[in-house]
Amino acid sequence: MPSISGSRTLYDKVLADHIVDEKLDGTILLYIDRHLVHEVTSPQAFEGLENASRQVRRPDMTLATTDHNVPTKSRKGMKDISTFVEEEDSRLQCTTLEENVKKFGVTYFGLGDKRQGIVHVIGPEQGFTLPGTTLVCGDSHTSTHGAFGAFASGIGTSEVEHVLATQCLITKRNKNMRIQVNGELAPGVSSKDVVLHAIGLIGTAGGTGCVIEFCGSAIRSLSMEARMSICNMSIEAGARAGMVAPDEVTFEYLKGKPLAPKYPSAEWDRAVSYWKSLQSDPDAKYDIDVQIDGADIAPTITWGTSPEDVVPITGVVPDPETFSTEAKKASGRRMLEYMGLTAGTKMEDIPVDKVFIGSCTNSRIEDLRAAAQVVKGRKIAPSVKRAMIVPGSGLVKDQAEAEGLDKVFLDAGFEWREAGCSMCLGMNPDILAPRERCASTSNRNFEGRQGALSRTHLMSPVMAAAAAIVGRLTDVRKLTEYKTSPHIEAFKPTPSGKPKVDERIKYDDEAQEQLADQPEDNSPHTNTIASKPEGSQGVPKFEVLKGIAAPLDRSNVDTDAIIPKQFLKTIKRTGLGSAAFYAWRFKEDGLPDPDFVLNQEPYTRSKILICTGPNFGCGSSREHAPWALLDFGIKCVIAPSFADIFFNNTFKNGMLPIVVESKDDMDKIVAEARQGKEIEVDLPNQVIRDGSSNEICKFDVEEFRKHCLVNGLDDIGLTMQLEDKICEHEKKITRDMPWLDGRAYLKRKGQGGKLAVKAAPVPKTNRGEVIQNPIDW
Ligand SMILES: CC(C)[C@H](C(=O)O)[C@@H](O)C(=O)O
Ligand code: SF4
Repeated sequence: MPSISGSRTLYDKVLADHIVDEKLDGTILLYIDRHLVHEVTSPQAFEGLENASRQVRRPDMTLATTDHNVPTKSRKGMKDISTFVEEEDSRLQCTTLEENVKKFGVTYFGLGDKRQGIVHVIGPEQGFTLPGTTLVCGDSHTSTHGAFGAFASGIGTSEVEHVLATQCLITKRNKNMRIQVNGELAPGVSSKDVVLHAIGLIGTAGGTGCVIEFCGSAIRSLSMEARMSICNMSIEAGARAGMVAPDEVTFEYLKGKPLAPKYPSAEWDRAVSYWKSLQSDPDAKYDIDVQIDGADIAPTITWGTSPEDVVPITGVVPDPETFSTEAKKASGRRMLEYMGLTAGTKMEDIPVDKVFIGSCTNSRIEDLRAAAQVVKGRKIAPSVKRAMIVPGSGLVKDQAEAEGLDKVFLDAGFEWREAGCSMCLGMNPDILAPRERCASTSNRNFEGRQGALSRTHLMSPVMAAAAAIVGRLTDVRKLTEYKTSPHIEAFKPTPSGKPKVDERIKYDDEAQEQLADQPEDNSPHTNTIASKPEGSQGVPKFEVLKGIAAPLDRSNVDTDAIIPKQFLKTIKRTGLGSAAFYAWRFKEDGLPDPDFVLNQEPYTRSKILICTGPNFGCGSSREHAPWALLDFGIKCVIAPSFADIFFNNTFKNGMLPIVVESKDDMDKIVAEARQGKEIEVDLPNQVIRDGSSNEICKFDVEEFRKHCLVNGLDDIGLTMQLEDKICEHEKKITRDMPWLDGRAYLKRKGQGGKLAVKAAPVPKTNRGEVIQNPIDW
């Protein structure tokens, strides 16, 4: 919470500058300056817009690319995406995005464009990501962009639609958490080690409900790319966002980026003076404060199936029998079995089958330079079946080739691929075979993440490079002598005396005009027309739900488990029920696993899911997770705690997530569920009852969310009622922060903010009935 004394954190300041409206219950309508879009989480959002005859409100603040599904094979001779992408479902998502960007006039970097790449690599690279902005994307690793001092957060597809239509997001204030890393990083220790170490300390739910500010001398000493790797994984710590206050390192990085304010110019100076004001005040208060001594961090690596399962590379596989609770012991045993590991094995004795250097965490030029330094003059171990380098964008690839890094990797036996998400989650053909073990620079080691039954160990680029050379998990310090952190070395100026990193992007008007290629439409797009009755559906109503409740004894249930990646390749919201918990519900031979609760009677008919462990729905922002549960028949999930994005996404689909913290209450609910009895969830009265309608416990729900659920409201329609306030905010941007108008690539110079104010739309229920007395909105 912002401190009472009036002192504010970096997050408080950025938030305050973007509030369009704030309700007494704390619900905030937040203006969004930057919206990144990719092919997986946008088709349903564009469809929603189309059905409701809505437009993209600010195409100039929206940037799209394809990244998750794209093949990383050579693009030589590629004609177009529809002949290049072989898998039908992947192709459909890619071509759907291409149709949508044309239809809605959104700037798009397609496969033939050097600027194509992973959304979280291209935003910063283009200067689309700027300090002090609010930035969203239908992707959980949007947290990456917080490295610039932006409030950057992943959202679900319903929220993508909301932002496309209104340029605003309905949200609430997060808590402030500070992770201070002081001192110097030891030689050979990367920023990836810093963030893995921090997640190991606070756990994957440690940052739930918080925005984490990373600060301290060790963070300050890092380059922008190294800071991005840290903020990237704040989602793995459960946080809503991660942030680093902008400083000279940030400004240097941004100079000359095509979409940043022109440098040098009066506008640049004005922007920098605003950006400098974004430091947290010295006496600002944090709800949670964590101190880490940089010198305590070793090259760090994961052993289990959650990013919190970390050990130093010098350590051994831990023994679950030493864990503090029965639940943790059980989950530890399960992880060792899944990972094919034995307690006590030295981490350095674990052989790897494949190596993946890439992903939005570690696919930037400095990552590749640092890895190449380890690889140079060596060969990958003969036992390694495949080692891949996947640059984060076409521009990173070009830069690496200009520096001869491709040759270093190819000579060593690595594959040199085209840009995309690739084996980070394997929505394209780059996947692991069952039980293959991978040294990976990505961010998630969940079960099945890199392919069904795949085994992932997360680590830094230099550690992954070392594993490729040795054929086992390896302490990189044995291969390369470091005097400092690998980042500092990778960021070192070239012999010519200039840093190499930014040379590829020079500011010139021509480059900026090229960005103006599309779209043609330069008129402001306001959504002031109320939806047609057959338009946007709103959410289904939720009042009282009575039904069978399935008990699930797991902690940290991630959305990859709720719906594995192969089922994300749909452009619809429906039909995912058969895929819910796919890897747990079905055995390798495709037959249902009789031990999984949803395969047992009466739970095949469950309307409620009770998860006894905390942090349900962690990981990816995929709204396919609630869609799959809903399609299965589950409308309510009860758990001790939830991950933020999943929690939000359920409400947007007319589902109710209920937090039951009390162990006593949870035990009573679970006891009913285990007997196969029905449970009653009464939202208007906020009560859970047993099958005979006796109260078990009460529960909390935010007023605004309850109101929308009980009435089945379309919250886009509600937000559109605030058109006047949104326009006011846009005028303020044009006046005070003109560099945010995005006119550089839309030939809309000077037009931002002159948006017509028309009558507010009429809020409607999902059945098209007019709401007579909507709560404020
Ligand atoms: C597809 C997308 C929703 C997802 C995410 O939100 O993280 C993906 O990027 C991932 O890494 O799992
Ligand atoms: S985490 Fe992986 S799949 Fe998700 S955006 Fe990053 S690179 Fe792509």
